[in-house]
Amino acid sequence: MAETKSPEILYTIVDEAPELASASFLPIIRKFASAAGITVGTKDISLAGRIIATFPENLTEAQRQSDDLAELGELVKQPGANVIKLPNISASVPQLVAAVKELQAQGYALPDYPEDPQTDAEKDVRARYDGIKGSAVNPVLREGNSDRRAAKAVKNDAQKNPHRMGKWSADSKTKVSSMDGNDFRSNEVSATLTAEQAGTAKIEFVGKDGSTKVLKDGWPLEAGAVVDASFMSARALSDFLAKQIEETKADGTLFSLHLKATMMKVSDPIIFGHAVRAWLAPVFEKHGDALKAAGVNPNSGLGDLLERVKDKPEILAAIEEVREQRPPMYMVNSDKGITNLHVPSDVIIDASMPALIRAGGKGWGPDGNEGDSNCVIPDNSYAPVYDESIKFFKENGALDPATAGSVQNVGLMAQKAEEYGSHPTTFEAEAEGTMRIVLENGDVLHSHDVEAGDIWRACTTKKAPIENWVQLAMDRQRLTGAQAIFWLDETRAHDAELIKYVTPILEAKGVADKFEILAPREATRASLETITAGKDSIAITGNVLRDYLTDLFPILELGTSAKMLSIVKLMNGGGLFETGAGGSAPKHVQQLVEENHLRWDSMGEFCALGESLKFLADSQGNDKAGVLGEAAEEATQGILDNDRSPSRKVGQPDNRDSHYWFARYWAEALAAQTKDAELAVHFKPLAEELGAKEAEITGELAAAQGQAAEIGGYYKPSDEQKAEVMRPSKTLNAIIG
Ligand SMILES: NC(=O)C1=CN([C@@H]2O[C@H](COP(=O)(O)OP(=O)(O)OC[C@H]3O[C@@H](n4cnc5c(N)ncnc54)[C@H](OP(=O)(O)O)[C@@H]3O)[C@@H](O)[C@H]2O)C=CC1
Ligand SMILES: O=C(O)CCC(=O)C(=O)O
Ligand SMILES: [Mg+2]
Repeated sequence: MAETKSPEILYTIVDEAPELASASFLPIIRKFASAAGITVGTKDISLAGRIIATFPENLTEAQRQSDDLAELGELVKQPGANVIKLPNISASVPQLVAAVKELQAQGYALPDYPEDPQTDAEKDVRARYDGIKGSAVNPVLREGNSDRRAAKAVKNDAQKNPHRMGKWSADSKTKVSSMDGNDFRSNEVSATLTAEQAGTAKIEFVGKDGSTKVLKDGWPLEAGAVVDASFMSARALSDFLAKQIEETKADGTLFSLHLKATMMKVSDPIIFGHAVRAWLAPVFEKHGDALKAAGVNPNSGLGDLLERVKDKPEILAAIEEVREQRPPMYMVNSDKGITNLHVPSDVIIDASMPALIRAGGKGWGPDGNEGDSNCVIPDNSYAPVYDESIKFFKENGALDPATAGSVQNVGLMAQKAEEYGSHPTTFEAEAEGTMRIVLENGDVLHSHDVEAGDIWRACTTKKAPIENWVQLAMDRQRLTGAQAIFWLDETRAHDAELIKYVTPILEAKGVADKFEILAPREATRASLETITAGKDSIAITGNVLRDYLTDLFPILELGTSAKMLSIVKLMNGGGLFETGAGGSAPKHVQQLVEENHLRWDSMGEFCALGESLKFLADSQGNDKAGVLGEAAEEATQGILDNDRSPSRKVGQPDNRDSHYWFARYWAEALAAQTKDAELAVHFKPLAEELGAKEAEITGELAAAQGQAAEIGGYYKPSDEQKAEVMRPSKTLNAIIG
């Protein structure tokens, strides 16, 4: 048998809008890559794929799937890794349950998600599903730190064609509200482990009666790791939320809650649940038992709750009564009555706050009108970024994308750094007592006295990733000469430990004068002042701010984070090229299904593809890949220069048209280049044919729009139907094959 070589590039199979886009774009990539002998393989990290891979024993041989995420997780530790990673769903419980239902209906005999596991078997199923829940993919693949910025061409284009910005007025009532203490920020303790302290630690809960329960055992902690612990008081949180509901009413604004229930999959759904309880407090007081009997878990949201009590008129009437007393809520979809509190994963802070700020501080109210909002962000660790942005724009008016400079990001992310790696070590306290970290040498590293319901968490940041991050920051500063700010707060326990790493490295390299260290609030203001003046800034941040800022600044500067270049230099030498900095845009799927228009912008994929090919050229000495990569960059430029990005409205060119244009510009650039004559000859006829048949192709693409599209599933669409919908031009298909 002929030996099959392993693919040089791996492209991920994901969910929702980006996956629909792949059905059109991947065949094009493969066609072009094959001309240079490059194979592009796929790995399935979709939610459905991960569910299927988790329960092989329930499935037929034909239904089974390999655990591609685990394989990729190993691969990114190899020097040769070259992965193009598209955004995937980080599922909340309602999404996970919906995906399981859909797969069951497709004939997959999967177990139900056990809401309240009792038997050992149920507990096992629940644990396996919980492994799939939330942000279960990105932390596994991110074996390197993050470098996110707008490519020069993209930034120039945004300045030339500035997007619409909402107006900010000085008397806007929009504000950010956070707890005044007893939150993660104020309760945080942190220490850097010495060699004597390294080893296998455990996390224990010690009850008032002195009994000890081990919550986590065999927790490996390395020397040099920064280890944090903190908790949010449930009582303080409830009081705060109740107060905020009243304050919103008094202000006459919309109540909104912004969390990251996907990435922070243990802590934030609990915080979300507290908000649902606070909102419906009188209903929980009066009908608590009935709600419990109906299987209501407030952490799953109002949507799930309403579904469970839909046949209970007394409870529905009580909910209606409360609604009348409450301030209006910020809506996810006012036409359909979907509120901020319906589903924990509908409002995700990194995307939701920037969208609100871009709109001039406005959110959608239940009446379908825009209104000012009280943005409730309970924890104080990062809320000041949004608070200060809002204050800045109230004082200075909206940012002008035509003249604004750019904030790039160098993010400390590798090896599950900081809070984003905390899910396995986050616990809701069962009772009053003490939570503590006990080291292998017997030392108690951290301990907190907690009350029942308090949300306690620990997390680590390893030494090698920290040093690598500081090095990346120095490289980026040297390459750009831009203002460079470490967004670290010396008064915060964790940040103070990081500063102990950062300062000596900068001093040893003699570059300390090129960097500032500022707390997030001050760094926000300094960066906004810099870009307002048309200059650039490098934000050197931890993992959470990496996430928040790479939506915030691009959304203000470019209108979207979809156009970001998002490179992860893997610590063992490989490259992970993430596409954009945003997510999987569920609303876009809805539009495609209703009217066969896909407004997803593949600019992130275009940029990642160019980088991946150039990386292949550099790392493997593959010159043809280099030629393909440079031509892909020219094609990307062509899309921008000729305004070929998808439009938002049905009847106008969409994602599929942009792929046609990308293919055409790519082929033209390859035909025109002189570095590789063979490739030039190969692509010349293709370029000519794509040009000659423009009218036919764009006509066929346009004709497909305007009616409902059937893709045979939401979480697991049928490959055939997806291909049929996403590749409606017979002429283009005949050329691409
Ligand atoms: N790297 C990853 O794997 C990431 C995954 N996610 C996941 O994505 C899902 C949705 O997250 P959410 O917070 O709603 O954020 P999204 O970024 O998916 O969506 C917010 C809005 O941003 C716009 N948008 C985002 N990407 C594009 C694009 N390529 N082209 C055009 N517009 C775009 C859309 O605006 P409009 O509707 O106005 O067109 C969209 O509705 C969640 O499951 C989340 O966990 C989120 C972030 C990163
Ligand atoms: O993994 C996730 O849940 C989201 C990741 C994200 O938002 C980001 O990396 O920007
Ligand atoms: Mg993000």
